[in-house]
Amino acid sequence: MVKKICCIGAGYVGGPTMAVIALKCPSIEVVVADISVDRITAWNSDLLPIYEPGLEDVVKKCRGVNLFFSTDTEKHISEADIIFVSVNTPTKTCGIGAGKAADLTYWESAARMIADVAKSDKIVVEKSTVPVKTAEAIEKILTHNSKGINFQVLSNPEFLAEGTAIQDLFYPDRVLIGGRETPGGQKAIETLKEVYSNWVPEDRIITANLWSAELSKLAANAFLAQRISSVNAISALCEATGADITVVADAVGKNTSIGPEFLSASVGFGGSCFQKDILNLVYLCECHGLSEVALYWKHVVQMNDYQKDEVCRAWVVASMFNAVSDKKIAILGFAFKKDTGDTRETAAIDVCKGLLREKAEISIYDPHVTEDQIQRDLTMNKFDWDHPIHLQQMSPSPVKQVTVTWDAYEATKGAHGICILTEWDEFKQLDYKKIYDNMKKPAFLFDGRNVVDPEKLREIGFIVYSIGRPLDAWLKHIPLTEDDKRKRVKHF
Ligand SMILES: NC(=O)c1ccc[n+]([C@@H]2O[C@H](COP(=O)([O-])OP(=O)(O)OC[C@H]3O[C@@H](n4cnc5c(N)ncnc54)[C@H](O)[C@@H]3O)[C@@H](O)[C@H]2O)c1
Ligand SMILES: O=c1ccn([C@@H]2O[C@H](COP(=O)(O)OP(=O)(O)O[C@H]3O[C@H](CO)[C@@H](O)[C@H](O)[C@H]3O)[C@@H](O)[C@H]2O)c(=O)[nH]1
Repeated sequence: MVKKICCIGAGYVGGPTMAVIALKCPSIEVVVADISVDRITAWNSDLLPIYEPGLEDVVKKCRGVNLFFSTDTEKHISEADIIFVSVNTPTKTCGIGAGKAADLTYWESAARMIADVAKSDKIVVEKSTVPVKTAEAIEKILTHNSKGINFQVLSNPEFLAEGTAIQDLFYPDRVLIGGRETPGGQKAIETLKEVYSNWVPEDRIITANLWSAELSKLAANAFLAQRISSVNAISALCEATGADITVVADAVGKNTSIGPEFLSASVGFGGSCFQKDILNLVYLCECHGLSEVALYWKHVVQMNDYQKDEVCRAWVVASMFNAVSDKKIAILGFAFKKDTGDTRETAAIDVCKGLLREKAEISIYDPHVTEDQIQRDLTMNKFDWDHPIHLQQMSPSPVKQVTVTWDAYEATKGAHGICILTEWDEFKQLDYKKIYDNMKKPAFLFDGRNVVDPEKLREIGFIVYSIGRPLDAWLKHIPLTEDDKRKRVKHF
């Protein structure tokens, strides 16, 4: 009988996942522990550290009853029967595998702490996304320090998506549990299965060996990201030919073997997972001598870089006479997708950095992202965002050309152009006539998410670029600069 669960890592996964386990398993005490004092203080306050629809309700129901947030990781590890590890697994920034391999520093330190403080048998669950065979390394750390304690390592990757995390956790497509094919491993699988059985139908709980479970997570993300790069690749061809990506994607997705999900062309996928996990997969393939396979997956990321860096910036800059220096460009949406305040690896960072290189003045509005976060994102080095917050640079000197407002009308006032970079529902409802009247002319609108009706905006007077849709007459004849041509070639 599981009495107590401890989760190391109170982030986007650890927090919501444990809150839902606490809600669905009232007889289990659930403690989420973290090294970041600020994060734990926020989890214990009225202003939770992450914005996620439905999360506050769940936390309020359980917090202080059977759900607790604590910085005393050691105490709760020693008392728990099951320990989930949901810490950062960023892309390495230096040394062997830099820019591709997963940095397992935080995972290893969590495993060492478990080995140090455990006084009874434990089930240790990989919740973080990790390279295949990580469980073997973790087992070695645990058993070499174990003092005769029996540790069982399970892989239980998380498939939730931000913005829909609570629904995804309530009604998962599947729960995957991998373990050793030994009596001890199978018993551990059964124990964790019992926890999920409190609310997940039996046929949705899949059991596997450790390596299949670890690889399934990387593979699932690679497949999802590949669909987005595929639809974005087709969107470029739509623009070149006069086809409409929304019609093409709808027609393609009607094939039941393909399905309609993940076929929205965009300014590029962002988020903390896709790029990191594909690079991780690429590195694994390279380590196993599978260079063609590595190259195949690498192109998914390259296509995404092309979409972020080239399409939007090339369209924005080129259509505005190739000169945006000192022009005000309004950015609507900075989060990597709607219904989250998360900006990790958001396409908006690349687009803004591209515009800043061109010396544009940028005015940003996002309903859930703070000025401090935006300023840090625009000054951070690649991959630094994925380390625990207390290890990140806290007060960089702000980028002077950037202003952040809490109002879309303020952000767009006096602007030459607008870029919609996140598909927030409220952007569909804005009074675009009022916005147009307050902008410099000609007024440009670049819709990187296909959220507005281009024809209605053209009637108002905007010059509109919508990803993958028939081009505005203004945009049809923009010649590519030699520099842009070279950059396009560089990508492929
Ligand atoms: N964000 C998602 O949607 C998502 C979904 C599925 C899987 N994942 C994976 O889950 C893992 C965690 O992702 P996240 O988005 O929750 O990250 P996160 O940065 O939001 O949270 C990780 C937390 O771990 C804490 N931490 C790091 N080392 C620690 C230690 N030694 N002891 C205690 N706390 C420690 C950090 O302070 C941080 O609060 C990653 O491997 C990620 O790839 C993320
Ligand atoms: O058709 C689409 C769908 C998504 N996106 C973009 O792709 C990114 C990722 O979106 P999404 O997958 O919805 O959010 P994540 O929270 O990153 O979730 C992904 O990454 C998680 C972390 O591993 C996995 O658990 C989830 O299953 C997987 O969907 C975002 O920038 C989206 O805007 C598109 O551009 N077009």
